[in-house]
Amino acid sequence: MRFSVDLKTYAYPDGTVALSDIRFQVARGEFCGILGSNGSGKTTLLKIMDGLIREYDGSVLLDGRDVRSLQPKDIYRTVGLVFQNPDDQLFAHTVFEDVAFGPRNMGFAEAEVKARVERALDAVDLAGVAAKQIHHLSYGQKKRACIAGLLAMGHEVLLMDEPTAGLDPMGEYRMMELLTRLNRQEGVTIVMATHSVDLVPLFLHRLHILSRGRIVRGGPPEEVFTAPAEMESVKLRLPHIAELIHRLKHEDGVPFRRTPLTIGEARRDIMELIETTRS
Ligand SMILES: Nc1ncnc2c1ncn2[C@@H]1O[C@H](COP(=O)(O)OP(=O)(O)OP(=O)(O)O)[C@@H](O)[C@H]1O
Repeated sequence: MRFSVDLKTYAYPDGTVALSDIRFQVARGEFCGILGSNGSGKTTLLKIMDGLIREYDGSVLLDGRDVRSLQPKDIYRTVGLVFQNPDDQLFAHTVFEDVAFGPRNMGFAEAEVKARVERALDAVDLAGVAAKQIHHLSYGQKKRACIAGLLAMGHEVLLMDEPTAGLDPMGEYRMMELLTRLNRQEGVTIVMATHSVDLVPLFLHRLHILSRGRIVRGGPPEEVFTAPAEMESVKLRLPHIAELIHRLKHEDGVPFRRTPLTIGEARRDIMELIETTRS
């Protein structure tokens, strides 16, 4: 599976130009992020990649085939979009029924449906709540139930719209760990829209920064997170720990060799500096 996005422009029917000059690729097995502030175009881009929006200038290829030439059912066998708000996605009475909907629709026998639902609920740590009513789930559980619904269909690619939005700090971390597990162990390719600058350097291989509908930078986190002023110009910021080290380096003259992006990296660099000062 490979996505090649080469989008010249997309405007909503009311004339709002949401995206322009977007070019990037997603290879099989990647876990990449579309990082952008509110209104930068993340949701629109994911909807285009999922074939929900089709009237644009340019092309989005899935394994070399234009997604607009594919039947929705062919796209949805490979690619699943997880909406930002789980209430836009979940619709059945119980968790089991909701997760079973996709595989049933794909024509699997009931025993296979049951096995798929159990595997998917297990993968998202919801095995104990299969019989529960959807509206009794917590927000975080609803988000995981949405992912289970797509896993049960066997998607190779998950497009995730703000998967950590609305979760508490531990919930955010657990969600990122879940996605990392799906990516590493199940081989699911993940494209995630987010503005969680503190989380992404810990988990993502590659980022594309989206600003006012354009991709302005792309690459591994250490290349994409640049100086604070550049991040502010795209209405984002450096991770807090990077901001601290950047200020110590540039405003207080502490000789850090680089700007670490995570607490683990910062800790190593601080210890290295202490050792150098001692010797
Ligand atoms: N149905 C619509 N009709 C007209 N304009 C729209 C529509 N949906 C989104 N837009 C506009 O398109 C632009 C991009 O919106 P989009 O929802 O893709 O951004 P986003 O990065 O996902 O934002 P957020 O982080 O707030 O969810 C915004 O200017 C928005 O107002």
